[in-house]
Amino acid sequence: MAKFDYDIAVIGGGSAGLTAAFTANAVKKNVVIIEQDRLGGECTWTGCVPSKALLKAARVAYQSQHASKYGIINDCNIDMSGVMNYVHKVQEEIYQKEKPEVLRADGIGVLIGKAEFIDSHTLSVNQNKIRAHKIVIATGSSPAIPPIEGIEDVFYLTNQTLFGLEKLPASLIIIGGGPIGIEMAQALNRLGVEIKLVQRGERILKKEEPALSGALAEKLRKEGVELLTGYEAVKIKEENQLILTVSNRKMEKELKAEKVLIAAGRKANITGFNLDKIGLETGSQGIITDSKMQTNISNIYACGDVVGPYRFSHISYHEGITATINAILPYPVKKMNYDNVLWVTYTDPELAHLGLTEEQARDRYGDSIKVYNMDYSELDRAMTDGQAGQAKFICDKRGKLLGAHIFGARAGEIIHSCQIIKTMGMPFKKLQSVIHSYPTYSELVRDGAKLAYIGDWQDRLNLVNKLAWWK
Ligand SMILES: Cc1cc2nc3c(=O)[nH]c(=O)nc-3n(C[C@H](O)[C@H](O)[C@H](O)COP(=O)(O)OP(=O)(O)OC[C@H]3O[C@@H](n4cnc5c(N)ncnc54)[C@H](O)[C@@H]3O)c2cc1C
Ligand SMILES: NC(=O)c1ccc[n+]([C@@H]2O[C@H](COP(=O)([O-])OP(=O)(O)OC[C@H]3O[C@@H](n4cnc5c(N)ncnc54)[C@H](O)[C@@H]3O)[C@@H](O)[C@H]2O)c1
Repeated sequence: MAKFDYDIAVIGGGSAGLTAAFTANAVKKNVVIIEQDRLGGECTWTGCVPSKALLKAARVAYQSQHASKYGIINDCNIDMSGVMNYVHKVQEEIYQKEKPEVLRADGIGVLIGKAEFIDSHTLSVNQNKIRAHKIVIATGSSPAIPPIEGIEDVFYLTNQTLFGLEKLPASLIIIGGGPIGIEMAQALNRLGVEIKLVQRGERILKKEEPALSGALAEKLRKEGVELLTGYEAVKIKEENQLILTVSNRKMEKELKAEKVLIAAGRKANITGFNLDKIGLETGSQGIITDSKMQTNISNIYACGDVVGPYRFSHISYHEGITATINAILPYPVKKMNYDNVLWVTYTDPELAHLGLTEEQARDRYGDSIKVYNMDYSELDRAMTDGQAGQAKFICDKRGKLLGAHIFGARAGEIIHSCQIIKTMGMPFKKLQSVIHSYPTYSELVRDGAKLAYIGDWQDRLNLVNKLAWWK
């Protein structure tokens, strides 16, 4: 009998686990993926996919309601069950590519059941023991529930229950001004729900450039979202409707709504499957790994939300590849590099974030950094479409991009030319010589690069002038 049933066992069938299983299978390893619920994980069922589909429906409603700006007159009626049908149809379409039958046909073993460690090579699944040479943990994260007095006694929504609603409430309080809270505030408000959003910090989306998250806050307020920044949710009770007490330390307020959505951060899924029994190290973010995604137990790797701190599907994907390649090699060598992490908040318009903010860049590099600001009003395409927006590009003293931040139409797409130039380590100004089609939003990045190019020439001329004076 072979010593192991599988070369690799992957625990968790979300973005990270699926990538790990596909990667191992592509290099002909005998791999099994174990999922306690449905393959696809959070992204397909309770995260990216339903939230983006809901945002799309909300955008159609908003454009329809504001079509008179373009001379189009119509009646806009929102059929909420139709909207939810659309969301669920998209989820099913995406699931077609990740169903157990599809993976099995490809040669990947699939077990539906909860995996628990017996020892560092052995798992129990549905009372059966399976042994694997290497194990990749990709068990994801769950919504963190803040310590709000009375929260155990009321029904509240999280991302795990929101997309299962057939009917939307008339009013909703959202706790948390991070990406989940903000995306859902805009989507649901546009679909007719009265939204109050409570954010503990002084501003929403606290990781973003303040001017850009400020512009998004202004847009949301204009659309009718009530944003209460600087307030913490502290107490909740139910009296026909939900009554939430929020406090800014000086005063308290009561907010009332039909439902409450908690979007107050995440906690890694590290309990209930015997990590402590095998001595696997965990910390406040989740499972502790080195840069090769290897844990303190050498045959066990981890990836995705269970590791943190960047909890995104695209990061799960790259970590999943890194963990699996290292698990396959005799010695792990491939490192995960977080220098070029980027993300997009998919509001309308989008807010895209790459690398350092101006404040972070100044803290790290002092006043040698160069900052180039652009406005969508300089783009003919933004004019034809009636779109506003702004961008900031931050370079080091040699002209290499340290950060790019764009708030405006298609920001999530056009940020990728910044990402390519940054990842390739090329000076930002190089982009100004790349031919861009007219009229496109991408011209914004080219024109930002032109500012860097001109700035560079000015520096050289200043130097020449200085030298000439000295002579
Ligand atoms: C509302 C929302 C919107 C989001 N939007 C975006 C977005 O637009 N873009 C983006 O990049 N990211 C987005 N994210 C984040 C993204 O969804 C996650 O980063 C990503 O899904 C994490 O993938 P994962 O594989 O690590 O974990 P998960 O997808 O959570 O997968 C873990 C899987 O492991 C299973 N599991 C857990 N324990 C066990 C066990 N013991 N045995 C067997 N199975 C187990 C779970 O059932 C689950 O299916 C969003 C998140 C939310 C909540
Ligand atoms: N577009 C995207 O890529 C996207 C979209 C949604 C989610 N995500 C991922 O999911 C993760 C989780 O998102 P999130 O929005 O839940 O978390 P988050 O941690 O980014 O934001 C939660 C916010 O809630 C606030 N908060 C916590 N307790 C509070 C209280 N009692 N009262 C008031 N405010 C309180 C926190 O200060 C914080 O700003 C994100 O970090 C991201 O990785 C990504």
